[in-house]
Amino acid sequence: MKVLKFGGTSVGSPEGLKQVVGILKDYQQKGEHIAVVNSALSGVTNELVAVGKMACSNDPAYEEVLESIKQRHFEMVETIMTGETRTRVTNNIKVFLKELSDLLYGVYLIKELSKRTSDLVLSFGERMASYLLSEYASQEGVAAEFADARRLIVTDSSFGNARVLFEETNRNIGTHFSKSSHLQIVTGFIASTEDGTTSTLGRGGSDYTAAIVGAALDADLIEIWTDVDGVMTTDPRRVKKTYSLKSLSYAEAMEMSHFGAKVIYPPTLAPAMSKSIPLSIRNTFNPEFEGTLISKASSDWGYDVKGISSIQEVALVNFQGSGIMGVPNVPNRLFNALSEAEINVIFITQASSERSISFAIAPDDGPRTKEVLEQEFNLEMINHKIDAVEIRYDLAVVATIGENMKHQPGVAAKLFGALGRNGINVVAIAQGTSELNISVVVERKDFSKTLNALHDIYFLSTETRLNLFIAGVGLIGSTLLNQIKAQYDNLLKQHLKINIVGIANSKQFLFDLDGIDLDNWKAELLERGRKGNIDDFVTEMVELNLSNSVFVDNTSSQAVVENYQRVLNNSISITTPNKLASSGDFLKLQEIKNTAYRRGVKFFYETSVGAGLPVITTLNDLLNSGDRIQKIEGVLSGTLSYIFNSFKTGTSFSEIVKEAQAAGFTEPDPRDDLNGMDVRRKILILSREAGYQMDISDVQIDGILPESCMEAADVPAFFEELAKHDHHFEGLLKEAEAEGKVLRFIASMEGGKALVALKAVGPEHPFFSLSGSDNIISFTTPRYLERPLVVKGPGAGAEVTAAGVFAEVIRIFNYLS
Ligand SMILES: NC(=O)C1=CN([C@@H]2O[C@H](COP(=O)(O)OP(=O)(O)OC[C@H]3O[C@@H](n4cnc5c(N)ncnc54)[C@H](O)[C@@H]3O)[C@@H](O)[C@H]2O)C=CC1
Ligand SMILES: N[C@@H](CC=O)C(=O)O
Ligand code: NA
Repeated sequence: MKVLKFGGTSVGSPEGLKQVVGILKDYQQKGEHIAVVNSALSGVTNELVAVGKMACSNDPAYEEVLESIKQRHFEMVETIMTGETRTRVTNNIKVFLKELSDLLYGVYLIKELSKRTSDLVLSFGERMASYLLSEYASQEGVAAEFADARRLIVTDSSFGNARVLFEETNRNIGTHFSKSSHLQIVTGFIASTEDGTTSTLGRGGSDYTAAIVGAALDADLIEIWTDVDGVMTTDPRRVKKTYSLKSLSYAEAMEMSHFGAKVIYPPTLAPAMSKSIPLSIRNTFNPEFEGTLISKASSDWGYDVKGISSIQEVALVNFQGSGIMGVPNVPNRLFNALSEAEINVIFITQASSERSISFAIAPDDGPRTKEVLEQEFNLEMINHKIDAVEIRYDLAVVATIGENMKHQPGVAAKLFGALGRNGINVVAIAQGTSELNISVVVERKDFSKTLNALHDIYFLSTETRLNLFIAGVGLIGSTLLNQIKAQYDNLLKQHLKINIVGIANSKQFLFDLDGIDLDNWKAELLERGRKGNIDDFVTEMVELNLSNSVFVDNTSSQAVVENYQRVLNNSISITTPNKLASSGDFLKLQEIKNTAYRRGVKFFYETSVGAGLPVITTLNDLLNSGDRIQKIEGVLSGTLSYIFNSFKTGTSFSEIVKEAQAAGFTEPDPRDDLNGMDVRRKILILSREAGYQMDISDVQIDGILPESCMEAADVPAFFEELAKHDHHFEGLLKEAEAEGKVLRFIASMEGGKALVALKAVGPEHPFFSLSGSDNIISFTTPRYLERPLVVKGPGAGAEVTAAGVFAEVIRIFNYLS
């Protein structure tokens, strides 16, 4: 036989009840022997709690709440029942409600509500619901009887949370079921004491009733029908994509439910376990779905971890002092005192130095815990053997659960790695030798972030979110967004979901936690974007505190660079084509790198030299493998390369500069290219990577741009001025051509001395044959001495630059996961 339990949402609406009866019919057709346990209509128990309190405090408004409870039940009868059944059921519900109303009036008059009376008030919820269900099922052709559990389940008299007396209970259930031929609809949650007074089994106790009935009848399955698809990998309100667990062992289910997974009431498991009866968690509104099976064995589902459970609000008590060390009865006294005060301890840790014991409790128990301990250890505290009790609030516990974690090295490493990379501070840790559960205490502000970071790290092959924040959506930024859009589905197939959470330009910014619409971001930024600068953008990004976050700087702005420290300090990685940080103040750059290192995040800027070409990574590969940079030489400007590759007799120099700008090769201000500043920065970046502590003033330059061009007020004025100097550049070109040479703007660095100059080179020179916006960089090292290592290819332009940034985003993701 099977025992089916239906929760409040299943029986709380006409649709729910229809589903329930459908499930019952299904079993009837299969000829299965079943019994049903059910809860009160959803929300009714809470209303009964409220109405009792109001009546007790002599608030006449209790009658309004009572009226709403009445209406709820009458409406249900009206909607689902017909003809003579409707009249009979209405009359019987009226009898229940009259009794409830009299009881509450009594409470109102005497202004007293004991736990015992409260249990009686609450019992009406289950009683009316079970009666309704039995009548409705019968009307629909499933002959059923209402069974009041107060005649079956016997408890002690701890009202509110009574303890079951199993011997009598099992006997009663056995006798009752042996005599009844119809389907029994048993009230969940309620019971009675030996003298027949109504008691309850604790909130959520209907699950427990089902397990008690199931165990008493030796059922072969207990089904808990609720409104979700079984037990999920973690809290779906906190993590976007969670998964229903196919199976859990009793021990795993116990851990999951203890740490907040609301799907099952923890005491339920004991009776089921005692008889090895499996429990199945099913969805009334999705009956085809198989749900979660809880049984003796833990199945292997391909992951070490089954689920991540949590308690959002805890306080941590630190109990310490020299008087704890080696004194055996201190822990004993400590926990006895807590137990006597009925303070529940959620978890305990003690370092092997034995100087302190930390334990987590519900925050509401904080003040009483302090009192109890100060009383118990009064003497030791006066003698300074034990310090004052410290309690930290605003904390949460996140527990990683699974039997397969046992004997599995690396599970804890993954956990702490993920927390570290996401900048989540661990306040306390506990793991029992059962290795079933690793619990960490974190600050409440990091609660969601922790759940997300851990869910990602353990269930990686399902889907990981990478949260991107993009400053600068000009040429490179918008190209990057287009590339992400085009590659989005492919990455999803590889379980990576790129979520563009924030974008900013110099005037406004836009945030969307669900990801900015990549088809429409320009209009959205314009319409929904808020006014604000980069500091505001970063502040909001940091406050969001999302896991797996990456900041992309696609600007050429120093104001953005000024935020790098703050970004990295908040454990958010950076990738950027902006050269200002890597070629700026040496000490500041060092600090930025140190912060990234300390926080365990990345600061990448490969695209600042040679755009998408692997220049910086190549250089680092050489150094990391023990090589040494003797000389760097290169054409490092895409703009200047393009210009001198296209500049032939008969063409105009200034027109070609305009072409380079139109092609997207130039800096936001093309003078940064023409005056050699861009190249100086790049050779400086490479020199620093090679190990030289140099500044921009250490890079000598032979400029090619006349002074007056530099002085022009803006870019259009600059182009006008430049046109006046076309003849100067023609002269240079002619000179070179006469010798069979070409012009190349070459940067070089040898032994810490860097130089940038325009040179005429002949066909024998490796830089002679370049085309388009090609960059070429050659590294001379002891291993690449006769023939230097050369990197060559397009070194500027929107597509190749954005692609380089994109690649670094993915590299950071690989690192994070
Ligand atoms: N064009 C190319 O081939 C390459 C460019 N780069 C670098 O890429 C970066 C971007 O270049 P482009 O896209 O061409 O520039 P752009 O001028 O088209 O776009 C710059 C963007 O940054 C925004 N911005 C400027 N200051 C800001 C601030 N303080 N806060 C927030 N947003 C701000 C602007 O509103 C704009 O959206 C530059 O640092 C450039 O040196 C690097 C390698 C190659
Ligand atoms: N303006 C730069 C772009 C790459 O950094 C160039 O021309 O190389
Ligand atoms: Na590069």
